Amino acid sequence: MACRNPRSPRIILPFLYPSLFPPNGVSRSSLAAALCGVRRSSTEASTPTDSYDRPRSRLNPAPDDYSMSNFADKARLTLHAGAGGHGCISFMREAFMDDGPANGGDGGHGGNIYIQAVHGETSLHKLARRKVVRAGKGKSGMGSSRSGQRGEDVVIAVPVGTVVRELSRDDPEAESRFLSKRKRRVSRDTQPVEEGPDGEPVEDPDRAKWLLYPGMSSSDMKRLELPPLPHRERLLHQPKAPIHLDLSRPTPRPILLAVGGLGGLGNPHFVTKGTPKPMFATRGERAISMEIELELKLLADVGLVGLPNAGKSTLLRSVSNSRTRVGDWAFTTLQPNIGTVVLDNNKGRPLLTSYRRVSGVGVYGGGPEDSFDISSGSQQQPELERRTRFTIADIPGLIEGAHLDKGLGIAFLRHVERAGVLAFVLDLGAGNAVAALRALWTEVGLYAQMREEEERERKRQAAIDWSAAAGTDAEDSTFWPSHLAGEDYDAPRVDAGGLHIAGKPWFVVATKADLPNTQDNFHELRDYLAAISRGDEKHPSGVEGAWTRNCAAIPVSAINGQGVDRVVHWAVGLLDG
Ligand SMILES: Nc1nc2c(ncn2[C@@H]2O[C@H](COP(=O)(O)OP(=O)(O)OP(=O)(O)O)[C@@H](O)[C@H]2O)c(=O)[nH]1
Ligand SMILES: [Mg+2]
Repeated sequence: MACRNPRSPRIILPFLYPSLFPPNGVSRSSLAAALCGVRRSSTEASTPTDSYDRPRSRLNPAPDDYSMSNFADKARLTLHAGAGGHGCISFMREAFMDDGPANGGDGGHGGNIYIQAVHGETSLHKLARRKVVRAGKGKSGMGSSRSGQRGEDVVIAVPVGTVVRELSRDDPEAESRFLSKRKRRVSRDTQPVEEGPDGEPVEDPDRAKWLLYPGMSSSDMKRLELPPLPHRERLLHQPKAPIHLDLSRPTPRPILLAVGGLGGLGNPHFVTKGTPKPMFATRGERAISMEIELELKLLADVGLVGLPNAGKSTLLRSVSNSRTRVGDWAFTTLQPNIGTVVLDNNKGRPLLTSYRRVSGVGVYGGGPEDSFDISSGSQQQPELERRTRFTIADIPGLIEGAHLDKGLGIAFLRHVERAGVLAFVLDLGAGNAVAALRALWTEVGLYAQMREEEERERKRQAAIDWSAAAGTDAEDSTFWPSHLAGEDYDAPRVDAGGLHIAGKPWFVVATKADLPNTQDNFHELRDYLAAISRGDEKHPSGVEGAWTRNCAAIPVSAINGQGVDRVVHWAVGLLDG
């Protein structure tokens, strides 16, 4: 179709190729010249500069020189495990044998849904878009004793650091098990009730689980005496509700979330002396559906916290190979970034020697934590492990009132919540640094209290035992290794009053120290921190018992890469404890 608006290509092109359309009145005829200019300028010796006439470099990049990826740290998923296939009602038919024995195959089992935390996944955006995850249904059994195919399992791959919470669950089989148990109990105690209050016959919950031969007349169907349903255990135990997992380490094996339904039994299973030709088989089990919430809390050793435009991303660039976006305006960073500081690339002398404490056995053994002591011949857990790198998380800036959802709010603090050390980045050229530090700690303290409040509520909800009423008592509550059970591993201590964050070691990076007249600001900040360490001043969050052992301020000029080595040394010192 012809283009209706002949001008449209001129409107669209600048968005696609901005470099071909220099701003303000550059004519088309000068396009070739502009192109040549672009090419020439790349070879010219003059270095580009920013609006302050500072040369562009890796630490002072143009705002469009960054890597941007899709990112989501929350996702809600509806999971449907696979239903089991039905058993088959079939009889052998051969030449000279028109009425052979039963030979219906069993239905295939439904597929299970698993979750696995893997390295390489960094975001939940794909799952957030997917919304529904379905495992394969089991195929029904067929004649000639052919069983139905098993439904396909699904493994949901999530980044390490994901917390999984179950919001709701629908388990039709558990419900009907509960109903038939109650019916049996009632009919044992009293006369069986054949009719309901409105005269309708009471539906036997077990009856619905049978599949009858379609060629039977309705009167035969009514008269048919069905045997008791065979008791069958699911192949895997369905984890007890509500599921709460903290996948803060890679899981070598997928973890079961929803188990698929059992396949139905074919009619040969019901052959007895009295019923040599059973005209019935069992249906496949209906599958579990559940709604889960995934929340990604990035795992980093050090978390950067600062006001917008303080220089956090420039600092991250200066100490790591990160290509996070830098720009001279607030909220340049809109999503968390992780940078890795390499201390030892095993190519020479390490930047510094550091050891990290190893906290016991690897998740399933075989992890880097495990070692074998040759001298003694026994397996031992080493106390310390050589640290060759550590990670730093850069999050969007916080502003005063962030807890009231001002700016980008405080939700991004969840990505530094688990960091071992917090680094507060303060811009020495942007007003009183002590006031900025107090404002930041206030927001962090409020966030910590909010999280603890949430946790208290979650614990209260979890204490209500819905499963007893639903008859799921057979389900296994000790399904996961204890470290994966979210309550024990991740959750802040509910009575801590903000201490789960304020109790972390922290220090201040006083950046933009290259700007003129920043010394006084820095000295005031240093004196304030010294007073906190001495105990003359309270911790800026106001939390009792917060970490105040050795509060330091390190002056740096991240844009020039000056003083950043001290930041690395100090951070490692705090990480080593
Ligand atoms: N003079 C000077 N400028 C710096 C320094 N560090 C960063 N800047 C500049 O400060 C501005 C903001 O830097 P960013 O690193 O984007 O700041 P940010 O804290 O990540 O900002 P948000 O992502 O918006 O929160 C940029 O123009 C940087 O070039 C420094 O040490 N000295
Ligand atoms: Mg930034």
